[in-house]
Amino acid sequence: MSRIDGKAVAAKLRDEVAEKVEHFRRKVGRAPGLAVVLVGDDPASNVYVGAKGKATVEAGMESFTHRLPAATSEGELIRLVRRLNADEKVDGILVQLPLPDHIDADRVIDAIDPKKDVDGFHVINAGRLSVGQDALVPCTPYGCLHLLKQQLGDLSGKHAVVIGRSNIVGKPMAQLLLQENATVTIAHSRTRNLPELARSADILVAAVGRPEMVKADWIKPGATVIDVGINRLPPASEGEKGRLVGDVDFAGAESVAEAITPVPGGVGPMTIAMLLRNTLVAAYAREGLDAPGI
Ligand SMILES: Nc1nc(=O)c2c([nH]1)NC[C@@H]1CN(c3ccc(C(=O)N[C@@H](CCC(=O)O)C(=O)O)cc3)C=[N+]21
Repeated sequence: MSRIDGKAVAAKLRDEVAEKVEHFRRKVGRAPGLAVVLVGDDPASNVYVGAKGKATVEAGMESFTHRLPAATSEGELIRLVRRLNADEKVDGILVQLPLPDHIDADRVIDAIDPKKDVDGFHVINAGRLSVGQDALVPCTPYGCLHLLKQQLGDLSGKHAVVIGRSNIVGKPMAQLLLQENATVTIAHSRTRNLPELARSADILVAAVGRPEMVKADWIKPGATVIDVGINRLPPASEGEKGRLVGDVDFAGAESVAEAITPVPGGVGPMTIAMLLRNTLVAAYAREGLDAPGI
């Protein structure tokens, strides 16, 4: 029935981050810094990296972008990560995924200082999140949680079904929902009777990367639906860009759900806002300041 305006919520969060950045600058005498590393020249990745750099500067932070050739070795990449770990001006490090096949992403993530791991992908942060300690939390699921809390308030006792079990979205999403006292089911490609299971959800999070897989009749009337998928369909005609769609058939789902995030304009902008928030939090912690409270 209603669209959740991720773009507007993200804009508000970015304003709050910008205010705290000002406070940090006055107190510490420098801006928080975010380093983004991109290996190879995938056009979609290039767009995201550009968007991150722009948002970082708009929030008053310093942006360091490292574009490396596709042939960069794992060792070279890890050496760069170590340099960024040691760089006093860098509070956050993001290595854009996916990496080329000849690089083991786990080894690269292991090399990132957990205090600078603003993606929240390091095992230390994943472990801290799962046992309920202070952690840097992955941006996409954290953004989804922010939207859910602002839509629903208290999540306790609600049945949340997360479709997708990735380390980047599904698993941390489930941990966050559990922390909010939701009853959490994680579904995936081997799950039986997925439509029926999905229909039992008060909160349905789709994070599978399959265009428009979740249909209207998978949704319980009145449910809240968070669509994490960003899939580009093949272009309708030559020379055009394909349409962006989520993992949910939005047109069908919109009339059944109480509230649903659109694609674009839903979860995507929240991911970037949370990246800025995590960079701010990492900067405060590195300087021994109390948490900024956002
Ligand atoms: N280490 C790492 N961390 C990431 O967070 C990460 C990554 N690697 N690799 C790639 C994905 C993708 N990602 C997006 C962020 C924002 C939008 C976003 O803002 N999308 C807009 C539309 C963008 C468009 O029009 O193409 C929207 O949904 O409204 C999308 C995708 C972060 N990623």
